[in-house]
Amino acid sequence: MRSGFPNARPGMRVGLFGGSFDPPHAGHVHVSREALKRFELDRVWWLVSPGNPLKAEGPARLDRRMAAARALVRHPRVEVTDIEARLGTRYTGATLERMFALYPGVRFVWLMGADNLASFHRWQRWEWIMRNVPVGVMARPGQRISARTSKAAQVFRRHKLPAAAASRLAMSDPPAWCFLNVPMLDVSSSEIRARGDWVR
Ligand SMILES: Nc1ncnc2c1ncn2[C@@H]1O[C@H](COP(=O)(O)OP(=O)(O)OP(=O)(O)O)[C@@H](O)[C@H]1O
Ligand SMILES: O=C(O)c1ccc[n+]([C@@H]2O[C@H](COP(=O)([O-])O)[C@@H](O)[C@H]2O)c1
Repeated sequence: MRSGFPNARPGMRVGLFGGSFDPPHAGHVHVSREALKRFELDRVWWLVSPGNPLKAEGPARLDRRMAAARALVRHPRVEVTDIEARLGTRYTGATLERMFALYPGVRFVWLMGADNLASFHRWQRWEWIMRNVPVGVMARPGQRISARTSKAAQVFRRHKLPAAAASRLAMSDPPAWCFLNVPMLDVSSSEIRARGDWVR
């Protein structure tokens, strides 16, 4: 594998957890652990984004966010990466296309919090994403209803796996998605920034 890219063997189940991580916090660590366990993943890779294409304000510098993420998540099966900056992608559809070509045979799952499912239909090529990668959604405080009633949840309702079948998600052919009702942590990057504990 190219330098700066994590290793994965064909057949491995890898959760891709994209985010601004501006800053990373305990909620990110918590849902990563839950996803590893409940979706029976071998790895979770944090894809620290060069910048969310839907957020008007740019995040803190990538190297700062990478360093903070690495300092926070010390878990043998969670890896922090700047793959999107290396690939020159920031739209998830484009990132996934490149990842499928770079890692043939790896079983990827796209991971996100419930707030992102609620607005998923505004992402570029969101239906393509749903049709090409299994999606694992983790509950987030205040977002369960908006996620369940979201356009993406409605359009793909027939492809939803019950939570009891979460362990099958990575081996399921897309479209397939699963909503995990994990215990929730009420933490967010915006709240940490509002407190002045992380200055961009
Ligand atoms: N407390 C949490 N519970 C569940 N999912 C979360 C939580 N915090 C973040 N996530 C998910 O982690 C991913 C990355 O989120 P992000 O880095 O934007 O953090 P954030 O706290 O949502 O930031 P902001 O408050 O600036 O929007 C997203 O899929 C988001 O839904
Ligand atoms: O591809 C898109 O159109 C798109 C729109 C919004 C967000 N995303 C991705 O969603 C992930 C979560 O973003 P964020 O800022 O909520 O942490 C991150 O990987 C973004 O690149 C992707």
